[in-house]
Amino acid sequence: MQTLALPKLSRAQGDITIPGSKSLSNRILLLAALCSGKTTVSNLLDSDDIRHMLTALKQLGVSYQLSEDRTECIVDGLNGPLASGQIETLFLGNAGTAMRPLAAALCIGSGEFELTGEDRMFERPIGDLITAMQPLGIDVEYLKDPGFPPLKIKAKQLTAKPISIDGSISSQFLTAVLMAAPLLKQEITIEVEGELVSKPYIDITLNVMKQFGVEVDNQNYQRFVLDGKQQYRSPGSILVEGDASSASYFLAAGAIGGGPVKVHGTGTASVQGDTRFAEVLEKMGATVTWSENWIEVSAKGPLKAVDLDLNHIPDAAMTIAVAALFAEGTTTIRNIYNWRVKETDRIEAMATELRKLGATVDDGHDYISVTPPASVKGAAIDTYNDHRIAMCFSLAAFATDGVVINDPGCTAKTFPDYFERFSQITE
Ligand SMILES: O=C(O)C1=C[C@@H](OP(=O)(O)O)[C@@H](O)[C@H](O)C1
Ligand SMILES: C=C(OP(=O)(O)O)C(=O)O
Repeated sequence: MQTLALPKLSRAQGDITIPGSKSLSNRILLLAALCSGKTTVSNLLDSDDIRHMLTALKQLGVSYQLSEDRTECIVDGLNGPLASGQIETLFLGNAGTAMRPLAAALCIGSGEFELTGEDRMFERPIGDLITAMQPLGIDVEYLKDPGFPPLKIKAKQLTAKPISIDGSISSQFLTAVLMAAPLLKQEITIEVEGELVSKPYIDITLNVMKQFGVEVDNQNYQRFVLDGKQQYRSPGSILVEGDASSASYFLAAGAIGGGPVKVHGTGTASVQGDTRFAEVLEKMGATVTWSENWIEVSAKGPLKAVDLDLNHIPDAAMTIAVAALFAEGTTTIRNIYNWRVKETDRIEAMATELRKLGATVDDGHDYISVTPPASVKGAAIDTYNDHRIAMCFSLAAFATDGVVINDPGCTAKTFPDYFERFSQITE
């Protein structure tokens, strides 16, 4: 296993342009494949999650041309559903944004497909999505544990029926049904049961669908109605915004390490909910300046602890758990049960690693509370093949020397050169 020893950091300052958004890249690629016409996608993220989507689309007969640096892609739309003449096995790594949307779209295609991935993917639920689509007449078999990938899908002609979907574990299930729904070419109503988690990701979905010509009637996130006449049309060209979750590490560095750190690529014009991470830093006492497409953060004295429901920014909220090491008092992050079903059990993993640094941590079913120690200890941080654990613990190097990140290469899921970029704004 590779390890990365981080030097003790005393200052963060500078400008950084973050790579394209994972959530937008994979949604845009899928809709560019389904729509009529050619789409030029720019500022595409080049990371494992996007490579899995691109490889799957190629196997499904979608043709595209990628630029040498893989950040520009011209996709020839199929003008209809995905299809295959043979049983196609698609390996989707641990990319939720590939597995869930492709599963729903393939049910409405033609052919037979096996959807598989890394071992952790076999522990990440998909049952609420499959159950929701059953009334349409889908044919899906669980190849291992019921409710989890791997899956075998036999696509067939489906009939639109009103469906209801449990939104309390992952918003990606609703995203998947919404993006697949226009392929039915019939009016459909989708009712949400339970509390819808990670709501801002639905805004991203509706925004991208609209750019591809399909409007959804969103009735207060409880009910979504699509009329049957709309079809995906290419917008011609489309720009992927910078990734707001990836921005969180740099913005937090500005709050902890003096700043100013200016992050380009996301701002008030962004469709990503994770831009609201900067509001949390503001509540912790940092100075935040916003523009349409950049955010700048600097420190204004020591950070203060916060006690907040961060269900709306589940990914960036992990960065707050580490920023808590630098805040006076106990920081509590609430309503984050679904951290437990992501790349690893993130509540458990964050608690374990923060304790190694000397923090007092209280963790429960859906929350984590972090009280910093008088002096943070050096530690080797295990990363559980979770890119975000590797990235957010880089901030601990502002507190102590002796922070080692085990398996730093796991950032490849969304940000392959993260540590190089982090070193450019820190010293
Ligand atoms: O739709 C998306 O692009 C995502 C939704 C969120 O997942 P949940 O809805 O499962 O919380 C988020 O954590 C994930 O990284 C990306
Ligand atoms: C939860 C995440 O990924 P996924 O898209 O695989 O759900 C994440 O990137 O933090």
